[in-house]
Amino acid sequence: MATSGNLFILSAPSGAGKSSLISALLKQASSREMQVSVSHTTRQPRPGEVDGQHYHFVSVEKFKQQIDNHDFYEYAEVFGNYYGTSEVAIDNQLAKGIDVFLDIDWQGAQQVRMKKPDVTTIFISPPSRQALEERLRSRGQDSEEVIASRMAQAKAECSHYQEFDYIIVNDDFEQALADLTTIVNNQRLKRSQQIENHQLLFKDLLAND
Ligand SMILES: Nc1nc2c(ncn2[C@@H]2O[C@H](COP(=O)(O)OP(=O)(O)O)[C@@H](O)[C@H]2O)c(=O)[nH]1
Ligand SMILES: Nc1ncnc2c1ncn2[C@@H]1O[C@H](COP(=O)(O)OP(=O)(O)O)[C@@H](O)[C@H]1O
Repeated sequence: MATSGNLFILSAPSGAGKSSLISALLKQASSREMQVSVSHTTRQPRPGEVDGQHYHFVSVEKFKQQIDNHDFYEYAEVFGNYYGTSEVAIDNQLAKGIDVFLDIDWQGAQQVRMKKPDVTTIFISPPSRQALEERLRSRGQDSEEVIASRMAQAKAECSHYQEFDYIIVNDDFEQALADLTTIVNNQRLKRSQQIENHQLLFKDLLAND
């Protein structure tokens, strides 16, 4: 059996640059190596968002049915909408040896840690409050009222930073991407992840003369 893929969680206050970092990371690799998990959500799609690609957009009724069916690895309410990660989808990807990235909030991260203690968790931080606010504004996606509520929510998300294995401060984007790549490579180089790959090598090295 192939070595199972690694599971990574990236959490951050909205606007810190989590989606940009994951998408840049995935661009460097093939989908046989890394994939981002597509969550289910009850929020409305934004212009340009594609069902099944950015999210699986479902009704509240359907989401509640999925909770009852135990379909979710984790789920949480964020900004008044439900978000959840499909258990079957994740397990299938990991079983194929694919590294899977979950872009989820701190509540989801807590639930996954309980189920899968070997998950690698990464907190993406903005370089300052002011930078975060500017990024939210520059994205041109939210009204001033929504930005104010996201800033309040950001404080709640940031208050959990100590629960994460790694912290990346996304100031210079290329540096943050390099840091993320280092964490992913570090995980892949662990002995437990390499046993299958190097069986023959160590058989050879340990052979009797
Ligand atoms: N717990 C949990 N959180 C999720 C999931 N999918 C997305 N989120 C989080 O929900 C929050 C809102 O996401 P979104 O509606 O895409 O808005 P964004 O803040 O602009 O990225 C972000 O903090 C995401 O990390 C999920 O499946 N589970
Ligand atoms: N290091 C950075 N410096 C400046 N702007 C950035 C940086 N990283 C991301 N951004 C910009 O900040 C905005 C929010 O990024 P996004 O990836 O959508 O955040 P999130 O997924 O965390 O909500 C986007 O307009 C993005 O281009």
